Amino acid sequence: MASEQQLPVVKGARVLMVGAGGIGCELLKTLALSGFEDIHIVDMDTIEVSNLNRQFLFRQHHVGQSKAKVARDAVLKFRPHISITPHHANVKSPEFNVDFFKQFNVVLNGLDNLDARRHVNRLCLAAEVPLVESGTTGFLGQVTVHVKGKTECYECQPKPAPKTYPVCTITSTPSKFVHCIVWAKELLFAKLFGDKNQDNDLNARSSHSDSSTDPIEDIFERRLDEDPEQYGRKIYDHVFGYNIESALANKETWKNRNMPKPIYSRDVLLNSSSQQNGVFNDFRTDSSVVSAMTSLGLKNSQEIWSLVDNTRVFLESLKLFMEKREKDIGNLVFDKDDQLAVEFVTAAANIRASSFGIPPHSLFEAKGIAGNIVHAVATTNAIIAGLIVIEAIKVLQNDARNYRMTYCVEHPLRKMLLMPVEPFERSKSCYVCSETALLLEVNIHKTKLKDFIEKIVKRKLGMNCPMVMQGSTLIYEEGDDLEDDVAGSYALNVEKVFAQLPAPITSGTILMVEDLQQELSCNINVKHRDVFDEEKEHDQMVLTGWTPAPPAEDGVGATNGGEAAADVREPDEVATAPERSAVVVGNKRKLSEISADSSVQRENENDGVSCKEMPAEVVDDGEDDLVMLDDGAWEVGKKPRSSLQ
Ligand SMILES: Nc1ncnc2c1ncn2[C@@H]1O[C@H](COP(=O)(O)OP(=O)(O)OP(=O)(O)O)[C@@H](O)[C@H]1O
Ligand SMILES: [Zn+2]
Repeated sequence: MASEQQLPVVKGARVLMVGAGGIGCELLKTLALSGFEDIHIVDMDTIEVSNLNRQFLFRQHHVGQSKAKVARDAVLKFRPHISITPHHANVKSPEFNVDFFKQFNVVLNGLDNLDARRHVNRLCLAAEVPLVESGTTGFLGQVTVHVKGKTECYECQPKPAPKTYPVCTITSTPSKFVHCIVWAKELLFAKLFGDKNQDNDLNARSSHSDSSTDPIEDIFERRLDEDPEQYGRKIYDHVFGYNIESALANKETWKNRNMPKPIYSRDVLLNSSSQQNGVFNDFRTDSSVVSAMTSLGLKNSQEIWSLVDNTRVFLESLKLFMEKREKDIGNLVFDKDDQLAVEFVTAAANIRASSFGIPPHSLFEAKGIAGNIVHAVATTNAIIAGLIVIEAIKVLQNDARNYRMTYCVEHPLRKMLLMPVEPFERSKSCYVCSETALLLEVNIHKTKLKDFIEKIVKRKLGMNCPMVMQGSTLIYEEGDDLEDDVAGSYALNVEKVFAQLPAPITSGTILMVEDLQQELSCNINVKHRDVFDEEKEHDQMVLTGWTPAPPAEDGVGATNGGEAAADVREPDEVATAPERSAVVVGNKRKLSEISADSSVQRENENDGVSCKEMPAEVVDDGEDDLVMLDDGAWEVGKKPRSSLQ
């Protein structure tokens, strides 16, 4: 319970809590027990069985119900007189606009993704409501305070980017199981089930013909009359057999490496298919979840499958996608909660691993690697929730001198597990809170408006519903209420390259991009450039004027909950990430300054062969701002003042 002196502000405060998951459940309980009486909760999710081990307000019979509502009911049982208002919705929906945010004295985030965090940060800035932000990954966690005019905003600090792997390691010379997972997920799965128009490095290695002019898509394209089983075997033999044989032809590559062995389905399944068909049928169940494991009678996800089992799972899952999930094909992105996708990726990764002499893994392990799952620690969530409430009370008391960013570390540093740091001032280069103009280098004759909107405005700048203006001309906007002719002209615009737009964008043009919901606008100065580095400037566009993220290290980066969901950063961001040193400014330390050396981590095992970097999506979502703490860093300068009495 808050102290007598704190109680009046606590009782009088209206608090918005975003996220009712691992941190959120702890937070709601702690808020209620500390004396808070007016709490709103926004959470878009329903309860899943996998939440029950740590989201203690939920029980088995709540599975499928709204987290926000069930959390409210659970807390009202022991604090019946307080007001808790649940909103089962996405915090990015238009109803949660600046006016909605303005009614709160403080906003507390218990989210698990960068997108939503950035969105809430912008609304808090626009509504001038303080934000207490948080995240956990296993034993690591942090709570940060963001108050407009007093501290940096959530986006002032670059976030760690996911680890990337050189494309040639993934496509040609894997040496670790994670390389096989990235190949299975980012290349093969994406090629078979994702957007066909996307670049995919399997293209370059997919032709049976030696002639480079042959259409390379053919092998993956399923003919109308093609039997799913036959198609599956064709893909299998191509990617595990033919492609490996082709790779072996390049003797230089294998001079200092173990040569992989080609694997063909007929050799693996020799004499076993007719017998196995019977087994498949015996185990088939009516389960609503489409699963190759169920079809094949494989029950234990912790078991390591043999090459024969992996081959069967590969073929069966591919067949099930074609027979039972046909409508999804073409739109799928790997999702760790999609059982069939996990089965396919596990089997494909294991077969590739077998070819390269890498030990296979169980589905449980493969799912963890592919889905960035870091097992959540309930105690970390509880500690972080307590720290959020401590900071929230300081914010409500306007006690700016004592605001602290607190980092929860796994091993004691100077005998401390909680490292409190004074908040930094806002960054002058932050386009979100400092109105900094940005610079976009682009080839105006090659880049289409749609690429700029998707890759720069939405992905890099995190805008949700953007509009783009050139001088006083609106060249693009989004919304359901657009007139048909207006929507039609935007649809034509997006397909045009910059220089061919009705009001051409040329070198020197200043574009204004704006998101009305986020009340965020920024100016982008366009500069034409002819040539881009294929490896480092993959998008053929370079945005500067803000600090790109440093790359993450293994196991780094906090999320709230059991996984670090994927937030793919671009290779160019990673490659241009600045090196930071462990500098201490008074007792204020920037997060990046207490990080381990964040210079670019490349895992290039290709003997100096130049390779593009590939987002691995296996380490961090870049969603939170926790970076690996380096023991030595704390030895430099003064010890941070503690705010935690
Ligand atoms: N845009 C959003 N709007 C509202 N709620 C969100 C949004 N994004 C994430 N959340 C909520 O934030 C919570 C994060 O909690 P947590 O990290 O424990 O994840 P989880 O989904 O419960 O667990 P897991 O990812 O391990 O299955 C979730 O309940 C999720 O619904
Ligand atoms: Zn900022």
